Amino acid sequence: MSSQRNVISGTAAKNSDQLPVVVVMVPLAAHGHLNQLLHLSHLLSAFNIPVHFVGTATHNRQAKLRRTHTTTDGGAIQFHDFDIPRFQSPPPDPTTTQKFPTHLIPSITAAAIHLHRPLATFLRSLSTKAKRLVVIHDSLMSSAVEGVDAIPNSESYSFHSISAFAVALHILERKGTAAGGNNGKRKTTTLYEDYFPKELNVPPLEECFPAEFLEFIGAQFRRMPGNGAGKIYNACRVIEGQFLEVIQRVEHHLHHWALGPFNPVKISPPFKSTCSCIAWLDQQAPRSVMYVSFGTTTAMADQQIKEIANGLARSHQRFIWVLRDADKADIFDDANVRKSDLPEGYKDLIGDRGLVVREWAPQLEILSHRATGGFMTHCGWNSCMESLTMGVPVAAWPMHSDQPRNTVLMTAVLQVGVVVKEWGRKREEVVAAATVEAAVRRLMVSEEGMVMRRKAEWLGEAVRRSVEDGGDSRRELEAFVAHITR
Ligand SMILES: O=c1ccn([C@@H]2O[C@H](COP(=O)(O)OP(=O)(O)O[C@H]3O[C@H](CO)[C@@H](O)[C@H](O)[C@H]3O)[C@@H](O)[C@H]2O)c(=O)[nH]1
Repeated sequence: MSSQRNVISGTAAKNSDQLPVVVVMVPLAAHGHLNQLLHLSHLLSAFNIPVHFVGTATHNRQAKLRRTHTTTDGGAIQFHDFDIPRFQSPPPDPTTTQKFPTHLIPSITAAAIHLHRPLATFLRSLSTKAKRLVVIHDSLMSSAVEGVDAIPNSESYSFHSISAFAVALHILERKGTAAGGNNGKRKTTTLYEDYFPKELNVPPLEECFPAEFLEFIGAQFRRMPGNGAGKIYNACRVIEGQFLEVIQRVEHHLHHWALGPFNPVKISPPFKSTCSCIAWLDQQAPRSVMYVSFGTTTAMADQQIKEIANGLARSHQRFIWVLRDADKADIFDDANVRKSDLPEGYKDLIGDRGLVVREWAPQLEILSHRATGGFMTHCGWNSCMESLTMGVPVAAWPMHSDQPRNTVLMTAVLQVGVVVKEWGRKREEVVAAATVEAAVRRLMVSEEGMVMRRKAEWLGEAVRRSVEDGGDSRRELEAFVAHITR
């Protein structure tokens, strides 16, 4: 099937059939969500589908600034900045023991609520110029798209920004709770026990999210538009086929689209980075460098940063360490941005063996570099998908949200990683340098680490093949495009 299907070709429209099918993306206002829907926008715009990306001016600017893709969109992605009341943008608090980025909750909820009005006006107007209005909204942005089902030529899809593994768990837990009717207590179902046996030690959701955010998630799920035509995942069947099957079995009335990986599998100009870390990587031996980064929502206490510094030094392995605080709600507001100190004399101690990067790092390019042999990560879903795509095994150190469960997927299920820190009773304690050192050495220089690296490389090849013509992900993307442009 040709990958280029021009759905807007033709001359002046005579009836609605001659109008284009248009897509509107409604992302949640935080980097790990914005970038996934921007990646998907690129994938769809490559089929000549006009894509409208909506958000606050700040978050649209952020998404564009940090965008990475293989191709420019040739103008097919249009950004629409909507005004909402000023939201708070406090710095993250690195000293809290509960690592969830509560400082982002005001901006996330403000965007979900206040985008509703301007978005509703925009959608109504756009619908008159479209054969079909396809709205793809983050599952946590249902408030913003409330009422879309009243637009006759619209159809909406919820996008779930986490692993199919984590989604399947939620669905079965909700089902168990409903069946149990036991004051909200989890009652497992047979399917749950088949796919998530006790030995996996799946952490309870209440330990991963603060109650306030669980309430927000619940409210957004209850508000899902009634014209929901399906769900979209940044998931790939070669990795998570069995969990996608569980989802399909339980929610069989909906179509579930596994269109991942959304991230590009190869980085080419104009998105190649000019970061000096790439030139440094070029000088290193294959698979010899440990990449250390904890995404955009982690803020660590000074003592923890010191322990990581010492652990990396003592491991005697080469490394790139991205040392940044969690994003503020407005990343362009640089008031009160912390610059963490490293131990005295650290630069001399490390010499040319390691790099500490303080700015935005070209993560995808680093992971795809032949010199990168391991990734110490918090297991945010983007980071997991990117390391799986690039065939890099992980040292998993979950902080909050879906990350503890993604850790189970990466280490116990897929066996492409070691755990730096178990998600257990002691998760609030500082991780000692010796623990960091042991995890780095286990992944980078042990026989066990070598086996995981081979497995990760093998999975990486399978994922990259799946997005080529005829591959599973490619075919599913083409089927999705054929479906929305029918
Ligand atoms: O210097 C940096 C730092 C980050 N990244 C990119 O930023 C993204 C980070 O995303 P992710 O790994 O998912 O972490 P978070 O930013 O923490 O993502 C939030 O959103 C994800 C999607 O819902 C969840 O899985 C996480 O738990 C949640 O914390 C990735 O694409 C990275 O490549 C860079 O490119 N350079």
